[in-house]
Amino acid sequence: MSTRQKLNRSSQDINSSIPFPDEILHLEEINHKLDDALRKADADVDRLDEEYMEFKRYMVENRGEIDPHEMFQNELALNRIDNSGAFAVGIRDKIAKLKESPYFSRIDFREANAAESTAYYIGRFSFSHGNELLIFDWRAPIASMFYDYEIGPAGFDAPQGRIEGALTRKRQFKIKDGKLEYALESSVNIQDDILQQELSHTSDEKMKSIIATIQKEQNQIIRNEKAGTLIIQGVAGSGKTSIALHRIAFLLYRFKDSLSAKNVTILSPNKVFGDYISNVLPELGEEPIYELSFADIAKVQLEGVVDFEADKDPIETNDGAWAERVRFKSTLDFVKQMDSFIAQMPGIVFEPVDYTYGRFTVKADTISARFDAYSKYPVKRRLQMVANDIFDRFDTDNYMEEDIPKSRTIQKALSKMLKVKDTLSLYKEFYNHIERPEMLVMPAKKTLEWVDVFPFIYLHTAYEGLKESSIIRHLVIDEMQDYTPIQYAVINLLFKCKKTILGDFDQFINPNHLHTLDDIQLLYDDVEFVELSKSYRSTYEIISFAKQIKCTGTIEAIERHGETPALIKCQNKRDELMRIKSGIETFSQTAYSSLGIITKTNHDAKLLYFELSHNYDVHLISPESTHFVNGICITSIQMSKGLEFDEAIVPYVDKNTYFTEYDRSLLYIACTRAMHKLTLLYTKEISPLLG
Ligand SMILES: Nc1ncnc2c1ncn2[C@@H]1O[C@H](COP(=O)(O)OP(=O)(O)OP(=O)(O)O)[C@@H](O)[C@H]1O
Repeated sequence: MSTRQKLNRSSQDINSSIPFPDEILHLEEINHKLDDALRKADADVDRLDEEYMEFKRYMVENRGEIDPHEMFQNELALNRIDNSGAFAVGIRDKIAKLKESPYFSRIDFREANAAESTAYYIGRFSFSHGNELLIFDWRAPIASMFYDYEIGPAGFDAPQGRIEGALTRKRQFKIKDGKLEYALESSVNIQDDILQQELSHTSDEKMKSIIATIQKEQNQIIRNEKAGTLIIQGVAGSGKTSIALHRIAFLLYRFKDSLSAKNVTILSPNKVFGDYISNVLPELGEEPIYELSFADIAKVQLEGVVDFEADKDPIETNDGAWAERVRFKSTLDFVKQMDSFIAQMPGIVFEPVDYTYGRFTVKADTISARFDAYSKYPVKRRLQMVANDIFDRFDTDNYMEEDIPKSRTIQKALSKMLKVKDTLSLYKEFYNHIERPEMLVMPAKKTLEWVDVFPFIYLHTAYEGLKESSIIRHLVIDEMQDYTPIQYAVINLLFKCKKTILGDFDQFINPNHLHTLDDIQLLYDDVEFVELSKSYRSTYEIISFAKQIKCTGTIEAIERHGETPALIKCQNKRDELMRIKSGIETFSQTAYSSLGIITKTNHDAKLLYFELSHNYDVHLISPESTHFVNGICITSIQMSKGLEFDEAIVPYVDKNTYFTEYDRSLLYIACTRAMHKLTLLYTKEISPLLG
């Protein structure tokens, strides 16, 4: 049976199971009301559009005659119409989306002591018609019961307090293009069937929302409003990225008066990943959020201060001394060494002497005392504050109205008492201080290696101060295992806001990073930690295979079955290439949408791409890529992180390519990118990690 037939069959099994005439009628009624609402929304948009154009025309035609005050009023009015227009378009778009699929579930809830149950339909957005609330947003308090409870006692946290009662019915629906494809009663425990159906789909071009099948443990993370810092350690495919995005959608809904999309940022590993996840929030009716990389942050903070090199690829860089420097700076201990230096640094760098201007003098002791009083500020800022204090004192004493120095002049004099003139000199001093001068190597004048960028910024913060951003109120950090404690230390200074930090310490890609999950947790006082062990992406067979490569202890596969992964021995490299080609040809005849050919290095991916691109429509995903494209992708393990493919081919799994413990992580990442089918190829001897 072909893949397409299999996929169709599983949907037919569900289709034929339960016909619900009452639900068909209900949907018809909702469709009518949605049509009506859409007509009204269209009319509103047209009316506001016309009003805007009319007003604009009036202003252009009468520009010379309108006095400036009236002009200003008119511009304000025009802005108001424009905003109302944008709002009306937003409403219309939501109704149009609801028309495709108005809701995905119904729960009947009987409040304690009430005689009867009330039915609530839950969908992507809420929808009212007349005075009736017909569909509840999946993020509404009452909707949480759909995710949290089966039939029986249930409750939810309403704004006015906890409401207890019982769920008396739970139905799930699949509505496509306004038509009911299936409806299922939860009492027969179909939750899993629907999840299976969702998971057996072929991949979409971009990550999609999962509101109809969010699992209980995922819902608890999504609806966690209290955590200051929420750290999610989850096995490959456990839905971490999905959940983080749904959590943002939930928080935007829950705190709509104080939080908007522009207050949320995601630190993502690369542009391809950013593009891959960019649809989820718009699909949920929210604006996309801003994405940042660590390099973007460094660019802003170090502009005009120092230059820096891009990071080197640890797999393709054969430089032991460099690797040692990276290892040295990747630990929590390194942050502690910097903290200890920073604590002593003001005393080391600032040596006050008496300051005299005409008959006005301030003693070194007084300067020192004032300098100490501002200990929570960066050194340079402290000098400015001390200079202001000295100025105030001179000014108060200046009863004869003599010439006194300006605050800036005093500050300049204080700056001369600094033994270190800039952060770069101070950074060099740090390595002398800890007696490891060999740990700092500068590739060019005033240019840092990537590994020095965040330690440098950390010191710069204490010496000169950061360019802070107060606009961000929630920060999401994905692939947390890839960042070192010093990077977190800088992020914590820069973004003093709530955080959702997620990743998987079994998916380490940097062999020179020595930090652990515990180290990251120790950097936060307000941390709440959650672990996810169920993997939703891959079939049972693929997860069982991945588990043999890396026994992550907790990983638990979902009961969705597929082909056993194939491990194919090739005669030689030519034969291996032929097998890849025949894999591509077989893939082209299936219903799958994406095939990932995943190599160990970016270099190998590029070579393979050149080899295949003459004859096949293939895409290369390299560190320079900016977009994710469905189809046949050739990429490295590093770039495949966070992505998924219907089918994955992992070539070159021989003993000379994958042999270290670290390679184990890489193979684990590569194999867990596959949703439905996995093939591994090797020539000569197989990797000992697979044998
Ligand atoms: N409750 C769910 N219902 C339907 N699909 C789900 C659910 N949870 C996760 N998935 C699907 O599982 C896949 C993996 O999700 P996601 O990429 O968020 O996992 P991850 O933990 O970030 O993975 P990794 O660390 O391996 O990159 C996605 O296709 C996602 O849609």
